[in-house]
Parts: sequence; C-alpha cells; structure tokens
Amino acid sequence: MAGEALRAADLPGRGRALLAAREILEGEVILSEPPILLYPSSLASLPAYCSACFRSLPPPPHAPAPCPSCRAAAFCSPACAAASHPRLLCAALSRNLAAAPDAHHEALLFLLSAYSLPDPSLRALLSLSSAPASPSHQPPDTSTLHAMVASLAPPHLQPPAFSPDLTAALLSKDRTNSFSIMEPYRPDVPLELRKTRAYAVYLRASLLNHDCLPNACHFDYADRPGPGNTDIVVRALHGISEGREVCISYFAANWRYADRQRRLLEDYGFRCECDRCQVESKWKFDDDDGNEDGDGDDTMEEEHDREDAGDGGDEGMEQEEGSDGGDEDFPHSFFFVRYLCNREDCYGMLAPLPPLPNGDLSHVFECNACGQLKKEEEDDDEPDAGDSSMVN
Ligand SMILES: C[S@@+](CC[C@H](N)C(=O)[O-])C[C@H]1O[C@@H](n2cnc3c(N)ncnc32)[C@H](O)[C@@H]1O
Repeated sequence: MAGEALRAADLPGRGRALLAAREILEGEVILSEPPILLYPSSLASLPAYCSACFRSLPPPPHAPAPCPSCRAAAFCSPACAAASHPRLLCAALSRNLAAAPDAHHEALLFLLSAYSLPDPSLRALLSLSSAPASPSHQPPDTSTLHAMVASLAPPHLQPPAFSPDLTAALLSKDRTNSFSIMEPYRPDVPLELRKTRAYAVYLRASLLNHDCLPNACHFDYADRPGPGNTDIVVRALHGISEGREVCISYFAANWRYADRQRRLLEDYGFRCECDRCQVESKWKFDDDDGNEDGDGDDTMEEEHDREDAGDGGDEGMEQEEGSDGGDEDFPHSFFFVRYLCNREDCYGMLAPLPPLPNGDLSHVFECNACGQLKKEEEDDDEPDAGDSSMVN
C-alpha cells in the first residue's frame, strides 16, 4: 500500500496519538519498527533466551556456552554473541546482581539496560510519556534502586548523566511504554503460568493510545528466523478511514469494565470513555467488587499478557443480570465474535492477514497470542465482513 499509514498528532485529553494518514485496509501492516530498548524479564529467563535477539535457546545439553564475561547470559549465534548484551547489565551480572532482592530484579534489569543505551536512544526513551503518580500504585523505591545500580555498575560504565533524578525519570517510562514479548505459546501451559520473556520499548508504537474496542493490534514474532524478529508489527483489525485515530488495547480485550477502568486509571492515569465503556458503565455485574489482586504486570503489554488476561477472564463478557443479551445491551458483540481468539484460555486478538498483492482482502485471521490461523467462513454467526459498523 502506498505511503506512510500513520501520522502523529496531539489530541485534546489524549496527548500524542497516531492517526491514519490515509485509508487503511483491514489486515494491513501499519507499523513495523525495531525496539529502542530490549531487556530480559527476569534472571530466570536468561538461560532460556538469547540475550541479544531473545529467540528461544535449546535446553541442555545443547545449550550454547554462556557469555564469557558474566557467565549468565547466552547467545544463539556468533553474530548475537558479537552484538552481545547491555554492558552495564553484563557487568552487574558478573557482580552478583542475583543477590539483589527478587522484588527489585525487574526494575534493575530495566535500569541497567536503559543506562547502557547510547545517548540518543536514552533521550528518545525519556521523550515518551511517563507513568502517572497514583496513590494506589506503590512507586518503586527509586533511591534504593539507584544505589543498587551505582553499586552494580562500575563507575567508568555509568553515563555522564547518571543520577537519582535520571533513575526516577527512567522508571516512570517503563510502566507505560514497555511491551511484553511473551514466551512461546504452549497449549499445555495454563494461562496464569505463561510468562514474559523480554520487555521492549518502541518509539512510535509507544504513541498508540488505548481503546477497549481497538482498531489495531500488535504481533511479535520473536522466534521467527531472519533479521527483525523483535520488531513490533501492528496490523489493522478492519478498515480505518483517513484521519481516524489508530488505537490498540493495552490488555486482553475480554477484561470486564471495572478491571479495565482500574488498570487504566492506576497505570496510565486516565478514565476510558470509549464507546464500549460508555455502554458497559451502565451494566450491573453480580460481583462488582472487581479483582483486587490486579494484573500483576506493570507494562503496556496488551493481549499477550496472559496473567492479565486471567484477571478479566470470561467475566469480561458478562452482561447485566436479566439482560437477554440483545443488541441493545451488548452492541459490540460483533467485535468479540470476529476479533477475540476462540481457543480456550487464549484471549488473543484475531487480525486478518495482510491484503494480497492484488489488493484483495484476506479472510484468514491470525491470533496474536497463540498464532492460530482461522478462516472467517468457519463461524456461522459471524457478521458480514463488509458490515459498515466494523469500519471506523
Ligand atoms: C503509551 S502512552 C500513549 C501516547 C501518549 N498519549 C503520549 O502522549 O505519549 C500512554 C498514555 O497515553 C494516554 N492515553 C492512552 N490512551 C488514552 C485514552 N483512551 N484516553 C486518554 N488518554 C489516553 C495516557 O496518558 C497514557 O498514560
């Protein structure tokens, strides 16, 4: 398709946003970009994934030799070994990063990787939106974390701007802007046990705002061979007319109203007033106390976040008591029929494959969590693909 699909704009009450710069076809790849920052999700994930490209590594006895410096990271190929991994992280792993309290590991992995970035990338990271100050969200103890980074990273590796203030500023970028790159999907692994293999921050994708009825979703193909395996790929769920905002969902689309609102307020600082929220705010759930344990994940990750998906669960589709589930009460049911993966416990989003070279639309949908390919004709009760209500 000719021409840039997206343009950035400032929208009142929503900050920066990405808008369709032209007519976008359903299934079109509208954004594909490499991360500016990529870091492991945990110390436990280090032996399982290449520390440069985050592809799955073979288990012992075929596991590759560890990084000669830190002996903790491993690489899938000589090229990845030459590219290596963030130098402050490597130094910290040699200095027993593992002895730091478990609760701080994720933040330390982020900070050590962010502080290893070249200056332009560090500045770019700082240009992204910050997590809101939220009374219910315990901020990480930034001075403790800064002191830990200072003791784990040798002074000659610390960038000139290294300071407690910069550490605090960096931490405020992580929660709102990081996407999870998930472990490979395995049907035998229960939803709550599926984990993130790495976190990634993308400059342009971080400008995508949230909608509970998104018109786009993202894919990662971390184990795909060839270059660009950690690029984020954003595809249009349906046709989007020029000038419309392109939005993703920051979590699994089946979450129920109260859980969505709580997460968006606490982690992203806004009340969602999308079409779906306006309808569902009038529903009455029979256990409206929500889910107190929250989602346990502090990132912008959307449909792939399996732990999050479990929170909303099937209750996300619950309707008002006594409702007959008719169009009036549940006007967005078409969205779930067409775009929510029907595989048990998946909760991924189904996006059409890109249009064919001759411009014909594909009728095969791909799940961004389990990878299932599903032919549109398989469902009897799905809406007409040309239904104008799907085109916004
Ligand atoms: C990942 S950033 C998206 C880009 C951001 N708007 C910016 O200016 O950089 C997430 C932040 O965007 C804003 N945002 C996202 N979706 C929104 C929505 N539906 N309504 C209002 N604000 C939204 C919130 O401030 C949120 O913390």
